[in-house]
Amino acid sequence: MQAEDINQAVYKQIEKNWDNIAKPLDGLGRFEKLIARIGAIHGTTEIDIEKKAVIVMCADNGIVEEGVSQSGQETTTLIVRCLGKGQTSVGKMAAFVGADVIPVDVGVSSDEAFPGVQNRKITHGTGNFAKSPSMTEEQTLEAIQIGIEMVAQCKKEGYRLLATGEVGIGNTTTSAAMAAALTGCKVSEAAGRGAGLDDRGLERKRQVIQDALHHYELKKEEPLRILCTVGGLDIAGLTGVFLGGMLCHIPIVADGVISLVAALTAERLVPGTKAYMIASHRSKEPAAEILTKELGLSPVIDAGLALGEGTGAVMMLSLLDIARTLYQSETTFQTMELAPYERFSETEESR
Ligand SMILES: Cc1cc2ncn([C@H]3O[C@H](COP(=O)(O)O)[C@@H](O)[C@H]3O)c2cc1C
Ligand SMILES: O=C(O)c1cccnc1
Repeated sequence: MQAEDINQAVYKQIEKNWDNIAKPLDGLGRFEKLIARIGAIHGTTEIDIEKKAVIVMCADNGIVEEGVSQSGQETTTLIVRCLGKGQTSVGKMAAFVGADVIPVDVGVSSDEAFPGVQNRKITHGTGNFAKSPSMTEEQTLEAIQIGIEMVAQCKKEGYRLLATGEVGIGNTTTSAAMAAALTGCKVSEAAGRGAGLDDRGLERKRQVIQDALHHYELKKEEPLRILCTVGGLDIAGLTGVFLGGMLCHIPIVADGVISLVAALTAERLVPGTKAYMIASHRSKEPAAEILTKELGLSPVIDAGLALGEGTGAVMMLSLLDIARTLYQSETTFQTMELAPYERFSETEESR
C-alpha cells in the first residue's frame, strides 16, 4: 500500500486565500498551514469541518499486572461505562465543541455490555508482555481493520474531521515501550508517570519496559511485530484510524502519546500517511515529543496535558474551527477597503 499525495494545487490556493484576509501575512501562523492541509486532503478550497467526531478506542492491557499504573485494571471498565453515557472528560468537552464521541470496545477485559459503546471486542484484554507478546498478529490486524472500518463508516456518515482518543489503563506503558522500539530512544526518555504514577512505580515501569525490549530484541524496521509484541489493541485500533484517514481522505487529529505512537506505526506501515495527521498538543508524557519530531508534526497546545481519552485532540478541534471561521469570513482586504500586503519573495522557503 502507498499513501496518496494530498492536493498541492488546493493547498497553494488556500495559502493565497489566507493572504487575502485583512491581517498580517502568515498572521495565523501554523493554523494557516493546517487549514490549507485540511482543504488539500478534502480536495477543495471550501473548508467544511462542521461534522466531526473523536473515535475512542478502549481496551485493557495485561502489563498492568506488573504494577506499572497507579490504577487497577478494573478502572478501564469503570471509565468505559461512563464514556458510553457521555459522562467522562472527553464527553463533556466534545459536547461543548460540537463533536460526537464514538467509543469502541476493542478489548476491554470485562464482559459488560456498555450502552453507547460499539462492541468490536477482539479479546478480553491483551497478554502481559513481560511474560508473552501482547497480541497475536491476527488479533493485531483485526484491530487495525476495525480502525479503518470506523473511519470508512464515518466518511459514509458525512464526517469531515476526526480525532483520536483511547481508554485503557496501562496504555502509557505499552506506548512508551513501542516508542522506544520504533525510534531507538532510551526507555528513560520515553516512559513517564502516565495517570499519576509515583517515583517507585515509574522506576518499575521503566525496568519492565527495559527487560521486555532486551528480551524480544525488537528492531525499528518491524512496526507490526513491535505493535503485536509490546503494544495493545487500543493502539492497533488507532493505527487503523490513521490509515483510514489516509485511505478515506479525512484529516485525523491526534491526541497524546498513545495516539502518537499509533500515528508513527501507521506512518511506518504506509509511508506518507503522516500527511493526513494533525498533532494537537504536547503531552506531558516524554515520548510524545520524540514521536512528533519523528513524524515531523508540530503540536499546537503546550499546556502539560496528561489526560487521554482524546481530550487534547478535542481542544484542537475547536481551535481549528476558530481558524476556519476566519478563513471563510468576509474579512478581506476588499471588504475592508485596504490594500493587501504583497509578498516580495515567493520562494517556498520564505513562506
Ligand atoms: C480516572 C481516570 C480516567 C482517565 N481517562 C483517561 N485516562 C488515561 O490514563 C490511562 C493511562 O494511564 P496509565 O498508563 O498510567 O494507566 C488511560 O486510560 C488514559 O486514557 C484516565 C486514567 C484514570 C485513572
Ligand atoms: O498523552 C496522553 O495521551 C496521556 C498521558 C497520560 C495519561 N493518559 C494519556
